[in-house]
Amino acid sequence: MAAPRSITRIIKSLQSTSRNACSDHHRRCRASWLPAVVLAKRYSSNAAAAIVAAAAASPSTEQTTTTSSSATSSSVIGKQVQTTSDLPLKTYNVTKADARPKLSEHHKITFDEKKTLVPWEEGKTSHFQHVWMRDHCQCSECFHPETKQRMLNTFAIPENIQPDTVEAEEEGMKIKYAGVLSNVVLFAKGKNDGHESFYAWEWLHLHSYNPRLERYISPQFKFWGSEIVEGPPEVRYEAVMESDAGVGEWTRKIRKYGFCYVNGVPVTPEATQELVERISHIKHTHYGGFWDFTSDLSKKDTAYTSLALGVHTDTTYFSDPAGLQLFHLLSHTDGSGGQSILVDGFRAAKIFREENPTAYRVLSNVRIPSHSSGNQDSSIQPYAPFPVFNHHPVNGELILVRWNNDDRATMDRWDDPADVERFYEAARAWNDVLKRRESEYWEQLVPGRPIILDNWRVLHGRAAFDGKRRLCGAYISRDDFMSRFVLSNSKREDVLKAL
Ligand SMILES: C[N+](C)(C)CCCC[C@H](N)C(=O)O
Ligand SMILES: O=C(O)CCC(=O)C(=O)O
Repeated sequence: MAAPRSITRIIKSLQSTSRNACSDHHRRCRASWLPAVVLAKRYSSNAAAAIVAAAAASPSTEQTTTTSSSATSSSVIGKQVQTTSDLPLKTYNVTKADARPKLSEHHKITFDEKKTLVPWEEGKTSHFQHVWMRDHCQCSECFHPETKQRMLNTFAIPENIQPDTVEAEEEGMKIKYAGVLSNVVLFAKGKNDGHESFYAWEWLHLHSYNPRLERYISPQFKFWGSEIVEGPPEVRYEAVMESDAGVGEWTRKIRKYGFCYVNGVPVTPEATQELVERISHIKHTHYGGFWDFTSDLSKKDTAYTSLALGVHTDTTYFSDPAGLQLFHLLSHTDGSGGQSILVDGFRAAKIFREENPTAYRVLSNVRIPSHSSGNQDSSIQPYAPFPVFNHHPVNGELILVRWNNDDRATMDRWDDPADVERFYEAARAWNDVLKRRESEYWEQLVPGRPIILDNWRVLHGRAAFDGKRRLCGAYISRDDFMSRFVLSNSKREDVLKAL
């Protein structure tokens, strides 16, 4: 490692005005208000413990770390191995370079009045504002070890807090906000914080926000069309009921394909409810919790008739549409029909966007009011109308398809009346994509083999039928599904690390 330069900093004497405000505690420090010279300790040969001098230096003296752009991204790219398959949130491809984030061996951690700069071996330097660092302290005083909730009073952090010392250790970076000097410095600039924080290198690298070093990697969705009939995803009832690993396989397939069958389920509502609750508690709605329904209009919705239903997603009238929906056909006697149809909404949207980007943009912007008002005692509407295609606010990926032409309310709010024709033209084009033979997966549900589908992605419908047809099932919220999917497919500690 290059012989480090000793860092000599002259801390400017502090304004006399702050002297009078000095508490007894700091009175003893008064003498240290004299200009102090702080020398960085010499870096140890293995760079494991390096003390960076307290720097109250003005930004002009900030020692910027020139990122060695020579560290090519190849050191980062390497062979990308998905750490945990399809983790939906802040998953990241673990490569050799960032499996164990490494501090640069050529540049030092530095900090100025506002931020700490952490230079990584991969040639990038993370900038962390001091207030952000202090607010994200992970010690048991600031971050409850059991509940993983912040205990720190964020609003008591001095606005211009800054470190006294920053120490690079083997496992991570230690920041000291305490110390005579900083008491003086911080006291002079605001309330003293007096704290010591430690941040593991992995944590810092994962949560680097300027720049972001980890990428949102969209789960590896497996798009499908009518060909999925050859081999639809399925799991065994016993596997799901006997272990979390079984639930992990089930939720992984739901996440990957957007639906999954469960084979060998006892043909009773009780067993079906027990099955769906292996994922999470049921989402209760104006249809009740666990539903057992037939074509008797007991609820004033066309699902409770024998009419054909075009492909749609359910509960577009909820601010937070149901995440999952399970259907189990318990019986169908004295009649026929009622085949189920599924369409992969993400695949259809991808095709639609490629073929007709203008129409895709229209259905990504025109907000569609929706409602469920058939029952006497409810008229469900979302807090705002939403478009058909809803994208993730951070990475921009399509995350939710809302499409139910039957539940659409009156569209009487148009910024530009010319959008009216644009909407109908786009909706017609979207419907054409959904109705394509290669988009449609038709399947007759059978007792003992319920299907569960991702209602944010997969559209469903049915053919008309006659006779007595009885289904049961339930909704599960998106957040409850994602929680169970993540925790049944990865180590809890990895999930917590990514928070
Ligand atoms: C599933 N279950 C039969 C209980 C309710 C069906 C609700 C159908 C409604 N039109 C929607 O699209 O949300
Ligand atoms: O009856 C069916 O097969 C499905 C009914 C339906 O589409 C719904 O409940 O949303």
